[in-house]
Amino acid sequence: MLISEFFIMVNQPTLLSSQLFYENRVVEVTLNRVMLGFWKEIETRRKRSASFNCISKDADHHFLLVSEIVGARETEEEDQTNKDGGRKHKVLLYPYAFTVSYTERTKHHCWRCKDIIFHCLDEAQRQQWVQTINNQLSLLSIRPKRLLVYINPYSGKQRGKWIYEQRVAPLFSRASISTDVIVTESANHARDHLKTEVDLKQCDGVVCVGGDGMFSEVVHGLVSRTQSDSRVDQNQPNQDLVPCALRIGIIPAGSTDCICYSTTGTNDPVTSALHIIMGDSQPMDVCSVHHNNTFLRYSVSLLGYGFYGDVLTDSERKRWMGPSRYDFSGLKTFLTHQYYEGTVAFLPAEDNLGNPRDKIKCRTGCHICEQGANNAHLLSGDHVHKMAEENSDKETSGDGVWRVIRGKFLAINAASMSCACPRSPRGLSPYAHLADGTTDLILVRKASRLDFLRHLIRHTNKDDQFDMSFVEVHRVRRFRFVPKHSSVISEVDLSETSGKKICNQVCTAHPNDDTGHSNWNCDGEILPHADIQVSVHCQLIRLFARGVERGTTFDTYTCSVIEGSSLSWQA
Ligand SMILES: CCCCCCCCCCCCC/C=C/[C@@H](O)[C@H](COP(=O)(O)O)NC(C)=O
Ligand SMILES: Nc1ncnc2c1ncn2[C@@H]1O[C@H](COP(=O)(O)OP(=O)(O)O)[C@@H](O)[C@H]1O
Ligand SMILES: [Ca+2]
Repeated sequence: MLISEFFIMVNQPTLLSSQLFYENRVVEVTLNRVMLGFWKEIETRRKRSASFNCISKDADHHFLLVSEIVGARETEEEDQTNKDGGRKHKVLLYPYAFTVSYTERTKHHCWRCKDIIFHCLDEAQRQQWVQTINNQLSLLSIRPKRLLVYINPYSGKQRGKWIYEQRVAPLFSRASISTDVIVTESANHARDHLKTEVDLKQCDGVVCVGGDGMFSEVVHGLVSRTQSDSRVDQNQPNQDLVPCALRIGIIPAGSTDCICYSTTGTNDPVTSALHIIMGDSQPMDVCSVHHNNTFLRYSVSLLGYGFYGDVLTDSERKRWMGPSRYDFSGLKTFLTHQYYEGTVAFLPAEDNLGNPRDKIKCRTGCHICEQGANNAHLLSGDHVHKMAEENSDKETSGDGVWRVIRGKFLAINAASMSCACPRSPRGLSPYAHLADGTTDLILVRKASRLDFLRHLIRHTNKDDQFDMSFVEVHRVRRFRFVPKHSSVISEVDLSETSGKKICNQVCTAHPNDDTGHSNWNCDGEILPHADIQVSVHCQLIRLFARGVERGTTFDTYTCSVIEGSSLSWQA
């Protein structure tokens, strides 16, 4: 935080100010629109270590940002007991306690909910404090008040229900969030419920408790519902889709939890719950996958043919093994060492969106994602049409030149985000972006087992998995794959159709010839077709997350600024 921002913060008009008892001393506590702060020790002067992480470490002044407060509540009698004789005396003078819960950043992007207890002189003062703090929180319009929660009881190690009830629900209740909880009874229960039954106006967000498959169900439900409510046809591969109004929260309880890990930096249920409570918002790209102009599925993380498709196909038969099914099937697939022949055609992304090896990581407030949203706006149907009308003699389509690559591949992966997860902390494409409107297309050509093993191991350490002669990677907006013996891309036709250039692949089908095909792993679901067309839809959905924050915590850079200054708080 800049010192000027700190000045603005402390100079806000005061909403409430009292002398309250806190730990071993009486302090002046003040609330304004942006912070709850106290310093000016009235009685004891005792240096203490850091109390809250978003607060100065100096005993004289502490503050909590209102935006990081979870809620305030009156505290029960038993919470006030303490063994410190001197303190007990003070507690008797200030017997009415209330607790303010707030978020604290700990290691490795994990957040925790911490409590701070103040004591008041009388009941009226306590009620006034609790109400004023909670009223301020209710004015934060980005925070959800009503959530629809879907729990997959069979995700991961089958602990979704326990995780939600024990670790998440108590936090939602502290934040005065009301919930409608549905424990799913079968696959696609959540998807179909969202698609047809729910009154979306009755909630401020949807939460899924489970793995990437469960998140994918919620995405399908929400995106399809939004398109059908707006009469948009999902079967058109080049159709601009309507963004979803509701944000989605993920409470990780699955096997891979790649989407949660890549959007928060960790797979911790409490951290996710706190991001939901704070009302964070992280836009995300969604790929639509089509086969012969028929909509198949959406994908937000990995579309993998060859290695990852085969791992998934094999692991589905071993669901009983839980998350370790992926290790078992991974080893088996690696030993099989199958390669697949086919043709990939892709539309490269614009140069201003960087490239998959530029070492620019997608972090909170990412500029590449911002640029991606600008580009997407310029390329959107409406805008292109308007430009076409205004400049009918100029190049108006955003479509560039398609590239075509034929070959034998061990794997073809499209990573729309880094796909970082506990198994691969940097991810399949460490510099891919969450919301730039592109996907990183990774082509792993036929290579020796040893080379492929070296490539795979690099997903788990710091080495560059793309720095190998048989691997190439491209940042793309759209792509198509056609397996050999099924159909061939015989022509890339860049003709103008309704004001927009499209890539029209002319294919010749070879029916009933399935030999030598893998399956696509589409965010953990097996796709029935090998020949697919993929388009990235920039920022189609939003998550209750803020992306991975940069290394340092708020604490380390605020405290030094505040401690080194001689600021006083204008009450
Ligand atoms: C020999 C060493 C090999 C190590 C390779 C490690 C690479 C791990 C990269 C994992 C990439 C994850 C991308 C996310 C995929 C999920 O959508 C999907 C489904 O996850 P879910 O079961 O729903 O949690 N999981 C998998 C493994 O396909
Ligand atoms: N009640 C249920 N019974 C069986 N399958 C379900 C249920 N609810 C959701 N599913 C399906 O379970 C699959 C795996 O869920 P997911 O939450 O991703 O767990 P995991 O990470 O362990 O794979 C998803 O495809 C989802 O559609
Ligand atoms: Ca992306």
